[in-house]
Amino acid sequence: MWRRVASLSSTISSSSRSLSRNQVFFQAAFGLSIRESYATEISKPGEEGVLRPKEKAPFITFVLGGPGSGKGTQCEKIVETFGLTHLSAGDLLRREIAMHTQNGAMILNLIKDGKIVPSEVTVKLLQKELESSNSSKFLIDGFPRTEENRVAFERIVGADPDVVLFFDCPEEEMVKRVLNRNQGRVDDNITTMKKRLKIFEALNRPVIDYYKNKGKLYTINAIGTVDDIFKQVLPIFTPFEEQLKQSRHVNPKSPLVENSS
Ligand SMILES: Nc1ncnc2c1ncn2[C@@H]1O[C@H](COP(=O)(O)OP(=O)(O)O)[C@@H](O)[C@H]1O
Ligand SMILES: Nc1ccn([C@@H]2O[C@H](COP(=O)(O)OP(=O)(O)O)[C@@H](O)[C@H]2O)c(=O)n1
Ligand SMILES: [Mg+2]
Repeated sequence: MWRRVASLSSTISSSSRSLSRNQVFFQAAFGLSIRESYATEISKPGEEGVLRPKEKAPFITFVLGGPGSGKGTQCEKIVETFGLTHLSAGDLLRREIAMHTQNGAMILNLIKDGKIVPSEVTVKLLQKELESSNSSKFLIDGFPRTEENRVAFERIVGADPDVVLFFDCPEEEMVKRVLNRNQGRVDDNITTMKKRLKIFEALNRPVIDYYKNKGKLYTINAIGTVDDIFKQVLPIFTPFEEQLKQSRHVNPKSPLVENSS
């Protein structure tokens, strides 16, 4: 059976005048602030136009930690085990550089210098991926790196994370890992790394504290083998297993989405 995603403009118009069109779309399909979205059954005669609750909000995990703390490595394992869709803020920014987009040169200069790209740019890239994805469960890696990142995501995307992972790793271990990373990254050198560590301490700590106070932070000791560390990650997702299994694939931009029933 197939469903057609209906326009929600009439149901959310009064409360969403200040929202962007994209935000309304995202909220409509994933129900981020209304926590439910709606679809029109077109297959039942006589019920055309009837709006019914459909999708739950997407499941979002933010992945925090200093440079080289093992975020990307652990994300790969989480994806394998729980099927979340991995969105790396750093990878999205590097893609802009590789594609020589309008912001590419500016992003390259900031990354080379270990600085943070303006939140609006990063959040828009994430928003595009979230909106066009067929998934409804996401691992957002390397984001938010600052309070400004966090607030911009809330404002533009309108969603809160369900889980925030923090890979806690001593500086000397992070330096060692980054200098051995061998991925040809412009920021994997000792000069940039020192700047990145300073920026991490100054700007990421407040974000960590924010989620700690909200009871959403899971701190992981990031020293040990990849498998040892994953052993700490696994039980964090266990309580959400049913929710993650039920998360259906839906694309808010697609006119037709498959019904799970
Ligand atoms: N537990 C670990 N022990 C040793 N090296 C690791 C571990 N986890 C990851 N690495 C290596 O450290 C480097 C940085 O890991 P990565 O996952 O890219 O970190 P991040 O995304 O936090 O910068 C990579 O070369 C990776 O293979
Ligand atoms: N939210 C983000 C994420 C990354 N970045 C930039 O991208 C660089 C690389 O980020 P990354 O997440 O790939 O780095 P790692 O922590 O994986 O080493 C950062 O040092 C910043 O310059 C950013 O500005 N804002
Ligand atoms: Mg990474």
